[in-house]
Amino acid sequence: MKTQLGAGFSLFAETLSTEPPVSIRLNPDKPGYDASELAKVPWHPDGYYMPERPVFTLDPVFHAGGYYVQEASSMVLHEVLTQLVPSKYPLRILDLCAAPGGKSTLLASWMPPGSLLLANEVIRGRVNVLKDNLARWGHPDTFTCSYDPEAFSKLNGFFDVVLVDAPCSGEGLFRKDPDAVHEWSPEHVQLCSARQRRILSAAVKLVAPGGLLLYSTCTYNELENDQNAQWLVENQRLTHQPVNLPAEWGLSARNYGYQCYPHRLRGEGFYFAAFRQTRGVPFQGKAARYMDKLKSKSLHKREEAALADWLAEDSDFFFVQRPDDTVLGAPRELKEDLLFLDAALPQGVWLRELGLFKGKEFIPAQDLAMSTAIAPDLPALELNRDTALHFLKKENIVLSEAPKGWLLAQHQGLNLGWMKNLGNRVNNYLPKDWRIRMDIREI
Ligand SMILES: C[S@@+](CC[C@H](N)C(=O)[O-])C[C@H]1O[C@@H](n2cnc3c(N)ncnc32)[C@H](O)[C@@H]1O
Repeated sequence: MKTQLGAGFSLFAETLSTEPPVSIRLNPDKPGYDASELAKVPWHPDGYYMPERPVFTLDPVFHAGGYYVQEASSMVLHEVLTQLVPSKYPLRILDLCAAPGGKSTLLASWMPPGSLLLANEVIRGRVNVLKDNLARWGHPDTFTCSYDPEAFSKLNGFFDVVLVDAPCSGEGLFRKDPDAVHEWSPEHVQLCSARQRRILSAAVKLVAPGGLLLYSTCTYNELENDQNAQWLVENQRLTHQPVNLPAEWGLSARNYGYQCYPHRLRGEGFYFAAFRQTRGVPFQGKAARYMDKLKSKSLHKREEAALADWLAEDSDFFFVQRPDDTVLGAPRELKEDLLFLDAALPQGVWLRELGLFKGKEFIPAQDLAMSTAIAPDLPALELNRDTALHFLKKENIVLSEAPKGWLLAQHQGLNLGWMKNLGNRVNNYLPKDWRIRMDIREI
C-alpha cells in the first residue's frame, strides 16, 4: 500500500482505525422509507449514508425490501452502467458471482424495462440468501441459479452485460470486517488472482458482441485488480472502457480500472474496470419447448383465470406448475429468453413461486407478497411497528376487526407477508426461514 499510495499512505492507515460509514440504497419500486434527513451518496440517486448503524432487523421496512444495506463505494456501478450501456432496449444481464445480492438488486433497479437479470451463485450454501434478497427486492424480471461459471458454456454471446464481482482477498474490507485481516496472506492473493482469471475467461465468452463485461473486487493489490484487467485486454482481446467520474467523488483512476480508497471518499476499498466485447460470437442456441428442467405441467384454464386476480392488471405472466403443484410464474415477455436458459443450463433457472392450488383454494406464496407484480388492491392490514415485528417473528397476531380470508400484513404500505384470518384466530404464513430470530421483547 505504501508503494501504491506514496504520501497518502499515513492518512489511509489512520482511516482504517475509524468507524466504517453505513449506507443504504432505497428501492425505487417500494417507496416507504423516509431518507429526507440523510446525506446522499454522490454517485447513486437512491444511495444514502446513515449517521450511525441502526439495528436493521428491527425495521419492518428493511424486511419488506424498502432498502438494501450496501457499502457505498460499490454503488458507483450504477453510474458506470448508465454511461456505458444504452438503456433504450431490454437487456440480458448476468451477475455471475451474485450472493448475497447487493449488486443484483442494484442491477435490477437500474436495468431498462423488459430486461432479464440472472443472478448466479456457485456456493450452494449462499444461494438461499440470494434468492430471499431478490424476492424481497420484488423485481419480477430477476431469476436465480447456482452453477460454476464453466456451466454457462452453451450461452456464449447471450448476455449484453456480465458482472464478475469476484471472490477476492478482501483488503478493502479490513476496516469493516476485522476477520478479513486474519484470512489474508500473500499466497491467498495469488490464489484469488488465479481463480479470478478462471472465472473471467468463462465470463468473457458469455458477453454478446458489443456487450459489456464489468469486473470488480473489494481489494487493493494489483495482482487481483489492474493486472487481471490488463490480462483481459491483452489475452482475451477486450477493449478497455474509461468512465467519466467527477474528481470531487474521490475515486482514483488506475491504469485500467478505478479504485475507491476509504481516506479519499466515504466508502470502503472497491475496485472496478469495464470492458467492451468487440469480437465474440453471437448467441446461437436453441430454446426449450417448455420449462423442461422443471418437469412442469401447464395450468388449467380455470386456475389461470383465478391467478389473474392476484396479479396487477398490467402484469402479463405465464405460469408453470411443478410436480409438487407449486405454481411458478414470470413475465410473458421474458418467456423466450427463459426457454433459452432452460435449454442451456443443466438444471435450468429458478422462477418465482406464486402459490399452490389446494382443491379450489389458492395458497399464496411469500414471493408473491414481495413481488411488485402483485395486485395492489388485495385485502391488507397496516400493522404498526410493534405488531409488524411480532408478525415478522412469526408469532400469532390478534386482530380485532379484519375481513376473513387471506390478508397481506403491511407496514407503511409495504407488504411483509400473508396472514389468514379464520375468525377465531389468525394464522401467520411467514416462511420459517424469514422470521426474525433476535429477542424483540426489549424494544
Ligand atoms: C464478492 S462476493 C459477491 C458479492 C455480491 N456480488 C454482492 O454484491 O452482494 C463473491 C461471490 O463469488 C462466489 N464465488 C466463490 N468462488 C467462486 C467461483 N469459483 N466462481 C464463481 N463465484 C465464486 C462467492 O461465494 C461469493 O458469493
